[in-house]
Amino acid sequence: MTTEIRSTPKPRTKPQPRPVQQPSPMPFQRYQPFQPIVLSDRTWPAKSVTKAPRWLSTDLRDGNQALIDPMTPGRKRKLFDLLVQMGYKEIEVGFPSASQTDFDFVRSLIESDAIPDDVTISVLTQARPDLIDRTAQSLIGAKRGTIHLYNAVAELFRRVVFHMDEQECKQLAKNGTRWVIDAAEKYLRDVEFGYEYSPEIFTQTPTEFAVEVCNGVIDVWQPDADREIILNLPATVEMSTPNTYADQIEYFCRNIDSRDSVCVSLHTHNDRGTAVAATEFGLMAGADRVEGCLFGHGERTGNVDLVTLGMNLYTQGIDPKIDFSRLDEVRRTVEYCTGMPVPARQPYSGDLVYTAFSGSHQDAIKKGLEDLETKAERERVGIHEVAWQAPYLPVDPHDVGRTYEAVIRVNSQSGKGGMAYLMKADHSLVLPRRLQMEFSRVVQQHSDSEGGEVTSEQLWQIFSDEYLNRTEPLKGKGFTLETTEDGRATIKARISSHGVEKVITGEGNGPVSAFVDALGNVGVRLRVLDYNEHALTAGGDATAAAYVECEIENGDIEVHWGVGIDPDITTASLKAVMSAVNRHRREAYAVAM
Ligand SMILES: CC(=O)SCCNC(=O)CCNC(=O)[C@H](O)C(C)(C)COP(=O)(O)OP(=O)(O)OC[C@H]1O[C@@H](n2cnc3c(N)ncnc32)[C@H](O)[C@@H]1OP(=O)(O)O
Ligand SMILES: CC(C)C(=O)C(=O)O
Repeated sequence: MTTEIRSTPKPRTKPQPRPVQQPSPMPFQRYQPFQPIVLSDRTWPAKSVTKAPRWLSTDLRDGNQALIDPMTPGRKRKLFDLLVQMGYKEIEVGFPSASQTDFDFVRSLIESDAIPDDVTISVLTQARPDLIDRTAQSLIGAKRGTIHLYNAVAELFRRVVFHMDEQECKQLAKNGTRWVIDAAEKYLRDVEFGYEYSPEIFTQTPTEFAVEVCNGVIDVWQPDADREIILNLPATVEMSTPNTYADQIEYFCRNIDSRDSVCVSLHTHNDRGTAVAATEFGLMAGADRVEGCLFGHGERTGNVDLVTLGMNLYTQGIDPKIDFSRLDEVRRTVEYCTGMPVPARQPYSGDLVYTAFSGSHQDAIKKGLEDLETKAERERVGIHEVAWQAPYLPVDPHDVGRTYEAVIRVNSQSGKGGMAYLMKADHSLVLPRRLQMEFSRVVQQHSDSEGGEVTSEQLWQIFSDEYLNRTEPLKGKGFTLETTEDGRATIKARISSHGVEKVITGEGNGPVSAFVDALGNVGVRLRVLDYNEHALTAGGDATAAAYVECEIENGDIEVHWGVGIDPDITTASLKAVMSAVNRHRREAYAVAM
């Protein structure tokens, strides 16, 4: 129970001035703030995402074009198969007009029947007739295929890269669309054909103009209920806070023609580190589809991470429609294919994201897992079937194919909870609370002096050295026990005390108290304060663990825990008593010889 502290007089401590940050030496004045779009009647902030969007993986295109070593055809194929297995139904497989290798890869997918009937592949091209022609040829024979055309519409790009005014730029988008239709009619009459257009650098373009260009493209493509157009709105370079992107998307959705035949698609990059937030806000603002890469591969800081987005839905109880249940396997495949490691703190998939080192986190996680166990028992279901709620763990590691092994790891920041968790999970020892506190100090001393992590094996070694392996000054050599009907026990034990063998005898109301009495024969005076025992393994040959907390008297009184492990529970408890005595400073008591 917490005692209520009544209001106290103002503390008489010395006031602390508020810290003042000093100007940085960097030339920040060279940069201009982004201009937010004016949309005062925005509705997206009050919305939430309630279902999975359509997903497109661009791992094999945007992801691949940003790799130090672009993937070999073999690696691309491995990644393609993985994406299919995970459930992606739209996969951008390359830029076939870029190189023979890219072209051949698309051909190989089609010719080897690698594309399931419900999967649409798409290919990217610039708005140039020769490139579009080649791109269309790459799709011949596919069941379903999409050509994705882009041109930059932002002022900076028009001025610096293309030397075009707004109308020329819009005309290029319309012409490009026409060239795509012509090429598709020429080569792809048997293909269930789709079209995607991206006004590149959408986020740096006045949104009204982006809408105007896209409406021009719509005029050419003439979408209807059976012939949608995908309008993909790239944050090619992320330049603003995510709410601005959402405003742009809401404005676009409200003002684009033929909205019912338009699939509004998001394509975010992570330059400011907020691609996930921007995408989620964009979905709230009305978008239908998301493009990204597994683990956020892609140009510069990467495309939005499809794993994070999908798992963010999952942890809200929404089916992402993608299978993340073997996330480590997915990660290994992607690492192999891209040659790039996934960082240890990558959301949901990094090595350390389900691991707590710090004491208070470990304590809460341990209690949370115990609470889930209790809930599961009460509901008579498995622990992985109960509604998930655990402190510090937004998702059950088991659901993404992890075990609880790595959930708690011990170092100098850890407390008793974490170490008790490992002792139970890995070594089946359920340490009583005060023993946890005592052992935690022992572990702390070790990690303070050695530094670094204490692995589960090291933890066991420290525990064994401290509690189980001490044979000085006392070592048991066997005992006989007689008990009467009323529970009185008489013990005759052979022990080695300071290397000298002795037979000691004692009586008590149980084996432990009889043994404690017998230890008086060699001058050890102790009182048992607490006793716990449990089986370590199930079945007839079960091994038992016993824990005793002893008050040991030798001038001063000291309290020590002792632990004994033995197939026989009585032997385990006597070993536990000797463990406590042996842990007591051996010179601290006189041993009667
Ligand atoms: C944001 C993105 O991720 S877009 C995708 C980017 N991906 C890639 O570029 C990978 C594949 N690309 C390539 O291999 C090459 O760029 C190719 C083969 C497509 C074209 O190569 P090249 O013909 O040598 O042209 P290069 O790449 O240097 O292109 C620049 C030219 O294309 C023009 N261009 C660039 N983008 C587009 C576009 N979307 N539509 C039309 N023209 C374009 C430029 O204005 C420039 O024209 P200029 O030579 O008259 O100044
Ligand atoms: C081609 C487009 C969609 C692109 O990759 C980007 O703008 O980032």
